[in-house]
Amino acid sequence: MQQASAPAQQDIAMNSIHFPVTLDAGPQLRQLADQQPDIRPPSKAVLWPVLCLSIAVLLAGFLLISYMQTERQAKTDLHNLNLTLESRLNAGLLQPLQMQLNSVAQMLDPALLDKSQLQQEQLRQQLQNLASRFPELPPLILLSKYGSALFSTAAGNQALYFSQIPLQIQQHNLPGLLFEQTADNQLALAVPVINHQRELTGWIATSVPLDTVQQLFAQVELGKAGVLTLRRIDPPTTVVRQPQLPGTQTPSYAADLIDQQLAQGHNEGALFMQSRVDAVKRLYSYKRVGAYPFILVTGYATADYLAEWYLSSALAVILSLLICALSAIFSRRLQKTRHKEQRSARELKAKEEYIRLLLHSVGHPIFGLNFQGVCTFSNQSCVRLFGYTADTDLSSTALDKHFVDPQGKHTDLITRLLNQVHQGEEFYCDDHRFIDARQQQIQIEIRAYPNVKNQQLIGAVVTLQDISERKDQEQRISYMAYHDALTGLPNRWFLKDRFEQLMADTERKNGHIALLYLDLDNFKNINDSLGHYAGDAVLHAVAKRLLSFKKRIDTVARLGGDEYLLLVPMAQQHEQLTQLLQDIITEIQQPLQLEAQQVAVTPSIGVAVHVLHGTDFESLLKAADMALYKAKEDGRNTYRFYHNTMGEQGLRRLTLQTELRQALVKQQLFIQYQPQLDLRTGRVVGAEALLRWRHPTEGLISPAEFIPAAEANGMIIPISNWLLRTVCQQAMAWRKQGMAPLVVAVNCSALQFRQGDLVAEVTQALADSGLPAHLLELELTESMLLQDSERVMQIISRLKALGVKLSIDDFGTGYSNMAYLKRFAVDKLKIDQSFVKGIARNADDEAIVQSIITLAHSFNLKAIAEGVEDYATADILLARSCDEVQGYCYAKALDPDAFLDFSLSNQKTTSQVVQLKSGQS
Ligand SMILES: Nc1nc2c(ncn2[C@@H]2O[C@H](COP(=O)(O)O[C@H]3[C@@H](O)[C@H](n4cnc5c(=O)[nH]c(N)nc54)O[C@@H]3COP(=O)(O)O)[C@@H](O)[C@H]2O)c(=O)[nH]1
Repeated sequence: MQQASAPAQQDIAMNSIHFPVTLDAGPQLRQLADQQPDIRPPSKAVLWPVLCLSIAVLLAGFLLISYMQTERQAKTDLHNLNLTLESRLNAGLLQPLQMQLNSVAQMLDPALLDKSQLQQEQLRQQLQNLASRFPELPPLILLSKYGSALFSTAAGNQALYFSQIPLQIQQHNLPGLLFEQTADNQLALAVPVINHQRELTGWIATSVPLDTVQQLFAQVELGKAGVLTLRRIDPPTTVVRQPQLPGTQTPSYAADLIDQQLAQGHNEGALFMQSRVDAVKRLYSYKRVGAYPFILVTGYATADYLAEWYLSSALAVILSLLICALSAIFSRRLQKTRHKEQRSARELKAKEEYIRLLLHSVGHPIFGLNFQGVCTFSNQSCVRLFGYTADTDLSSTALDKHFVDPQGKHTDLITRLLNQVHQGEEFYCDDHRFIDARQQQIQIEIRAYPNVKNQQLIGAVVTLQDISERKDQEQRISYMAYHDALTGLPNRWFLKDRFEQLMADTERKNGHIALLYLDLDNFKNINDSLGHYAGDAVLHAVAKRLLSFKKRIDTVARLGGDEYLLLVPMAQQHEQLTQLLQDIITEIQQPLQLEAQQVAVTPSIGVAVHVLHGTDFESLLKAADMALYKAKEDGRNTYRFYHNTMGEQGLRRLTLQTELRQALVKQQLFIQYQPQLDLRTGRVVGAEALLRWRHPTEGLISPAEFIPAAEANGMIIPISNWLLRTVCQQAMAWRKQGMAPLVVAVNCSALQFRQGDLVAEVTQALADSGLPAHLLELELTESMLLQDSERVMQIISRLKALGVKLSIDDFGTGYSNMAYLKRFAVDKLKIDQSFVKGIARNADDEAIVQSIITLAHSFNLKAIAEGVEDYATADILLARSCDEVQGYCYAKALDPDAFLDFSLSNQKTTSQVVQLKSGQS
């Protein structure tokens, strides 16, 4: 595997989040954060207003400049127009006229105009001649010195009046050119005729129509509201105006700004003014026409010459606004995008930080690999697991050396892992060991996932988990699942597996397998009397003894409690198997030394043989169980082979258990009462309640048969509770029917002590019936008192506190531990009928009965003998000071009514006997 030099940084994609991480991811993350879109200061946000302001300033500047240009252009245009028009009027009209008139005046003989010698015909002739020499000239008019018309070259005499002539005559200077505007819209000119003595002798005049000027002006384009005026300076009058004013008058007016300028010697110029004629605001340009008393005034209405400027300005403003709006939108979008980018950057940073934290806070070691097998990143747990210092760079470490197989051999695990991930598959392995840098070995689980970045497989993300503890646990669990915790022997499931293995084998060899079901006889008594610790020691010892047969037994298993299963392959003969069974019994029944105590246990064994008694494990086990039952039935400490009839017995037990559930509901259970009598008086002092089951098809079933079944399926608890309540109510009913108070005894089941709430049930039954507590007696067995002494002690104390009586049933059959007689303060010992029955014939039984009576009396208890079947026995018991008796000799168990009759008649008889006895005495 190639070991590359440490990559500065590699990308890792985890759950589609890509980020660069190395051994110490911090610097890379910081670097990454720096590479993120810069988060600009808020000044960027005002970019567009600045832009807009700039546009506004530029626009204003542009508009101002273009305004000034427009204005300048207008002025220039007006000025040029003035120049052109002035040239046309001056050089084109007035100057030629003046010159030609002057020529005529000079050529005219002034002597002819001398008044004294006025020679009219000659003058006319001369004037005609002169006029013909100047054909361009309009008709000429010769005026006298004082302005009166003398001759005209036009047809008919024409009169022209020059208002200034009188003024000229008064002046001593030689007069000059005169102008007069005529009523028929003519401009008349007059030049003086001077004689040789430099005296004024007359005037040569002509006139030109002003319409020509008007037409000239009309050709000039000055916009909608432009104006063109030819004005006379002195007096200030309008000569020609384009457009023409309504009417024909040529208004004279007071000097305006232009006249003021002229007065100041400015013969041309431009200025803004509001027209006094039409109130339009215009840019006016004026120019004096040569040296003549005329000025040309041209005016552009500002609205006209600025129209284009207005339009372009409006367009420019609209354009600017558009640009501003667009830039605002653009800027807003830009800002939004920037915000988004900033938020994304922040989120990215947060995610990276989160992932970094996650990566490092994950308990499991995680690292990345590229396809060269080089570690691209790792978390702190990983570095710790490898046993390196926190700053170790795993990218330069050969990882393969850390992985070995269960045998300690180095493997190509990393290569296999990468190959699988390269296929896009996940990799899993939990059978490898991991060796850290300190050579410590642990069992690991390794998982690898494809690391995808930008839809490209770039390597693997690998997780490691220390599973040493889990594997140990699994082994422990597996061991526990197949072994018995107490003895360490295989359990039922182990045995089953083993049986199936053996079965295949023996079938091939045409052999058999025997399944031995072993149960210790009366083991419960050991547990109850000596305690669980002793019970466990016995179970251990039995296991050990069974294992001593391991050469002859394939497997010894413990099923639970005091039950063992043994598998015996039967290549051997039947005799050998029976010998083995006998040997096991002999071995087990050897006395066991438990600390200071010696105990003896005996086994009962049921045997079933494959395939004779079952083809599979379960059916074989069932058969062995039935055989065991039979061995128990046949007196214990023996073995029995399964027989077909056993199946029927087992089935009956099962049927009983099932039907018992319905028996209580269907009222098939009932109670009989057996009288208990005071032996000395013969008086009925009590009754033992005995349960009966009238089966719908089978008739009466003995409690000796169904009570164990009821205990086996737990039905004994509801049945006992029902019985307790019924008995209490019955006792009260009897009292109402005239029966003297007596004690009713009820048998208690061990299960009531263990699982039920006996005290509560008794309390309730007494409360419901009203029976005084001292008239109820609970019959307990020795084994009950030996169970869990603390708990039993509590129950007994609470029962005693209620006031109920307690007796110990079947006394003498158990361990007859005298300590509990003292501890539990019972009231009565009930001598087991097995001793009572033999009392007349068997000295041992008589001795036992006597000891029990003596024991009872020494503890201040009463003794009652049960199973008294004849008077001889009763006599012996009386002689032995037994207090009470119960048995067929007096009465069997009776129905409630029969018991009432028996009791009432007994009351009567005994009271007579008492009376008799008292009479005798
Ligand atoms: N937990 C409970 N156990 C109960 C209850 N009812 C009965 N039992 C137990 O069932 C066993 C069999 O009882 P049963 O068939 O009723 O036999 C009792 C008597 O009928 C019988 N007895 C009485 N006198 C004589 C006699 O002179 N000879 C003779 N052969 N038998 C006689 O003895 C049984 C009473 O035994 P004990 O309880 O030990 O006093 C039996 O173990 C019952 O205890 C129940 O409600 N709950």
